[in-house]
Amino acid sequence: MAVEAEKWVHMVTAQTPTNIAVIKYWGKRDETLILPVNDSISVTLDPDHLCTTTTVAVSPSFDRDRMWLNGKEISLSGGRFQSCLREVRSRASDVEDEENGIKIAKKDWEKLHLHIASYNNFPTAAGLASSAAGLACLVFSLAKLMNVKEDQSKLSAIARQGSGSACRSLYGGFVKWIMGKDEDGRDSLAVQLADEKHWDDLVIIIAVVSSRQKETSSTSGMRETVETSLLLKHRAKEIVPKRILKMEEAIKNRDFTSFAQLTCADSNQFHAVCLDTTPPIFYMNDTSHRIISIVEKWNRSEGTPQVAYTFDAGPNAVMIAHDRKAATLLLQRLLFYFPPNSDTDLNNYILGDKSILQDAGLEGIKDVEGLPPPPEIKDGIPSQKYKGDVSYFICTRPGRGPVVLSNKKQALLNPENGLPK
Ligand SMILES: Nc1ncnc2c1ncn2[C@@H]1O[C@H](COP(=O)(O)OP(=O)(O)OP(=O)(O)O)[C@@H](O)[C@H]1O
Ligand SMILES: C[C@@](O)(CCOP(=O)(O)OP(=O)(O)O)CC(=O)O
Repeated sequence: MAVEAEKWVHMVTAQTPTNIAVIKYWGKRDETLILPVNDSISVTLDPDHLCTTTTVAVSPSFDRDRMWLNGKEISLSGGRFQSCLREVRSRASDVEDEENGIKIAKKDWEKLHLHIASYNNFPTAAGLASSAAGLACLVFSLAKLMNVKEDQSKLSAIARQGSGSACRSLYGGFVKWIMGKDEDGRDSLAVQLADEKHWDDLVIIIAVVSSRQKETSSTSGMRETVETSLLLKHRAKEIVPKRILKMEEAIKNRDFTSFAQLTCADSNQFHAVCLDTTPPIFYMNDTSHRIISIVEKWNRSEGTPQVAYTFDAGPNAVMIAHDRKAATLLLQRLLFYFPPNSDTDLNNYILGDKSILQDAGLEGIKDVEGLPPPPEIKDGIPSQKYKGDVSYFICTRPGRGPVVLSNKKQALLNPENGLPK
């Protein structure tokens, strides 16, 4: 079929989750291929609450590759986008859409141009792993559009070239990014350790401390760490390999005590490595430090950890609670210390799975104002509150991997002309 003569638009829409590392990736041994200095492990977050949706379209009427992110056209000329497009294109197969009478031969993919529209349902570039969900969704949706036959792990090695942490968003549940040994990076890919149903008691609460764009991107921050930190060398060689084994065991056995200890220790070491960089990098702020103290104090008073915390390259706290009961008690504590501004509706302050509010007996601001101080606060020490220091909370859980959205209404591009709706 002479595709040039036709005016059809063929498209695929997919949805991909973000992930939060519990053993962190920080540092590359190869900047272009994005090969890390250590393995990492993450939990995939429920896409119902945090996800990227991407529509990719192909048509003989498109004269160049174009992309729109959150409604604004962005350039696709960057090396990372180009690597992902090139790698997926080189694996394309014949496509036949019988319903619409469209046939695309393998060789046609080199000449055909693409339109891509993507939307994140959470803040972009604010330390909530938008690049992870975004690049994973780009690779996954393109692979579906181009009928790429390779498995999810091979796709993860392509997504890795878009952003390292993106390779872990190709799977749901608990995921390991194996650093690999090969110089060409073919063995640096993600594997699923367990799916999201394996440990479905876990509840995740994210405190969005600031949704402003951060000062030091992960990419440049980790480059500076690799160049200047001796602590990173020790971490990558001596600490992480042992922690990875222990974390795999903790996940396999649903051993929350071990999971929480490893998660908190690894987050703290990642931020220590940032401090060990010249000049030092500060991603956490006073609110982040306060959240760590609140969780540490509560965990200590209970004797066993109830909640794990972890922070990426920004001040937002990701807290993983043992179960719903622990999540309810955590939310009560968080709202006691960080109540919303008086004019904020509680419904806009707690996003995602709001049912935890009911469990915590919190229907409105009045209930928040009436929360008693947590019992672990020592008598006689007045407890300070930090109204307005948290922008909002997101309640979520471990979630599934990427999916194709077959409902055409969810497409972000117009099926007639391939332009954003
Ligand atoms: N949906 C998307 N599709 C394609 N690219 C995206 C998408 N969302 C974000 N990106 C890319 O990722 C960049 C933001 O990445 P950055 O690492 O700065 O922030 P982040 O991923 O939100 O935070 P972090 O990785 O530190 O958790 C954007 O500027 C854009 O290039
Ligand atoms: C702190 C982290 O979130 C770092 C993520 O770094 P990126 O994957 O955003 O960096 P690039 O590979 O340069 O795109 C830890 C983690 O997700 O493992």
